[in-house]
This record gives sequence, structure tokens and C-alpha cells, in this order.
Amino acid sequence: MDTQPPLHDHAALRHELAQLQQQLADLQHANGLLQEKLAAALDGTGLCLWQGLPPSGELQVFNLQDFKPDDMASHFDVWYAKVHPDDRDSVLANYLAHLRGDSDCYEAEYRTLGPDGKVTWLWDRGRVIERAADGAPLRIMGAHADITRRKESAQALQRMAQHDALTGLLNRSAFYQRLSQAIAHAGRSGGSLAVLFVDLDLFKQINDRHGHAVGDKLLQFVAQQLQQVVGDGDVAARLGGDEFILYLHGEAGPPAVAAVGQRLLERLNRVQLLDGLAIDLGASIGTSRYPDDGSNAEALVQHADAAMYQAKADGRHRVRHYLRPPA
Ligand SMILES: Nc1nc2c(ncn2[C@@H]2O[C@H](COP(=O)(O)OP(=O)(O)OP(=O)(O)O)[C@@H](O)[C@H]2O)c(=O)[nH]1
Repeated sequence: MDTQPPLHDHAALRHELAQLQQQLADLQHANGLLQEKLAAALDGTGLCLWQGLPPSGELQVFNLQDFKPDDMASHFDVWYAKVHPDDRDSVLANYLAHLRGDSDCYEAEYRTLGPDGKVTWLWDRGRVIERAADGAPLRIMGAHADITRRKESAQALQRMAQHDALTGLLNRSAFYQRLSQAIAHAGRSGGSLAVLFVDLDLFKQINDRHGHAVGDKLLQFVAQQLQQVVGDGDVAARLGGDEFILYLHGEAGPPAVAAVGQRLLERLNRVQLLDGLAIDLGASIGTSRYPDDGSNAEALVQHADAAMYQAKADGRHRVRHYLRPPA
């Protein structure tokens, strides 16, 4: 039996095939243009587009500008394992809240850890674009970007705002902030803490005799000594000029506080050899304690300052504790 289609059907099929091939070529061309536009839009942004399929946990990445394929996780569990342990809870809570429909979008800034332990900060944002009839999320699409440099600059700025440029110690405002937090903590836990106000003796003479640059080096030396006498959780700072301050946390009774002050004086009293110069460096130290001598940072510092003036008046290079004026 002859099963060949009639000749005119062949012609019709060929025509249809040619049309389909043309449509395919048009679609490929349009797709190529879309890819070019997407690449142009993303160029230089550092953005990486991703799609997640919550039912299977599969993750896909659509563009790899600035990224290597191995940087990308192909499954939710792999991505989650890369997130810094300290950031996991908050990122996951944010992501799940959005999958549940509790938020308009998922958005988080978090650290990831590379195999070599390298930390990369990511900004990540996504939105569910397809849900099942019962509301279960089927597809989520989003983008992430490497924000490590921005984070590092912000951290450097924060560091500069909190530290003294010459000595690297905390500055006045950061110290007050820390001391206030320590007082609040001690207040809740029934603990005590001590403040030591340190003012160098006759520093103007040292500057005048040896020059400002030598004075600067001495201030840096004093800062190092302060850091040597404080323990874990204690804080040392430069208030400005030749004034330094520190607080000791925990059960710092008067003898222990005086002993720390004395240790510091011994360290400073050694004649310092600096640039071939022998410099006799001294300091007067005033101390106050929470809660006996003040209930807030300002009062404690003020009273330690008053005790420091008493140390100066008593002959300098000594430690004095704040004495409440007689009522
Ligand atoms: N080298 C240097 N000197 C500073 C700096 N900041 C402040 N000073 C100087 O530190 C000196 C502080 O002197 P004063 O506190 O007035 O008095 P003193 O000479 O230490 O005398 P007493 O405090 O009475 O023992 C001043 O001469 C300031 O110019 C600094 O950053 N570097």
C-alpha cells in the first residue's frame, strides 16, 4: 500500500518547517538581545542573579560576572553551610519569614566563609515569584552582591571614630559609652568596678625640653603600659592631651585598684630611654569606685579626676582614692 503523502503535502510541510525554523531563529535572536541587555544592566553592579526552588532546595545562578561557578552553591544546604555561624540564625529567620508570606521580601546582609576561612560580606535580596494553590512557595528569585569593601570601609570609619589616632586607644566618647554599659551591667548583677584617672606629671616640660615628637612617642609608650596593666574586659582610653583613663571591671576592691595604679607608676617611673634621651616619666593617678563613689560614668570620672588632683597636690607620682567631702 502506498503511504507516501501527496506531493502538495510535502510542500506544505516544508513551508511549515521553514516557518518554524524562522520563528526559532527570531526567538534565539530575541533571547540573545535580552541576554545582552541583562548583561549591560548588570555590568559593574557586582550583582549575581539567583533562583531557588524551595520544595527541592535547588539553587541556580544566572550570571557569573565577578563570580566563579564554584563560588555558588547549588543547593540551599550548601549555601547555608557557607554562611558565617554568627549570622545564620538571623538570615534564616528572615528567609523563612518571607517564604511563609510574613514579609514583602527576603533581605539580609551577612558574612560567608570561604574554604580558606576568607570572610566575604554579601547583600542578598529575593522575592517569591511563584506559589502553589495552598500558598506554598515554589520559586524565589533574587540577587546578591559582594559588599565586603563597603563593610570594611564602614568598619574602618567606625574604628577611627572610636579611637585616638596617636595611641590607638579608645577615645573619650567611646570610653564613656563603654563605661556606661559596664555600670549598667554591674548595676544589674550587683558588681562593682573602678575608674583610674591618669595624668602625666610635668609633661609640658618634657615637650619643651625634648620636642613634641618625643612627647608623642612617650604618649604612645604610656598607652602601651596602660594596655599591659589592664586585664580581659578592662578598658583603657586616652581622654586627650596627657590624660588617660581606664576602668577595671569585676570585684575591684580598693587595695586591688591601688595595686594596679602602683604597677602602672612602676612601669612609667623607669627612666625611659627614647631616641638616646633618658626621660624621667611620672604620673598622678586618681581612683573612684562604683557604686560607692558615683552611680554614673560622669560622676565616677569626675571623682577620679578630683582624686588625681589630690595626688598632684600631695607631691605627684602617686595614687589617691577619691575621698567624699565631709557632709
Ligand atoms: N607631644 C604632645 N603633647 C601634647 C599632646 N596633647 C597635649 N600635649 C601637651 O601636654 C601638655 C600637658 O600639660 P599640662 O597638663 O598642662 O601640665 P603638665 O606639664 O603635665 O603638668 P601637671 O599636669 O601639673 O603635672 C601640654 O604642654 C600640651 O601641649 C600631644 O598629642 N602630643
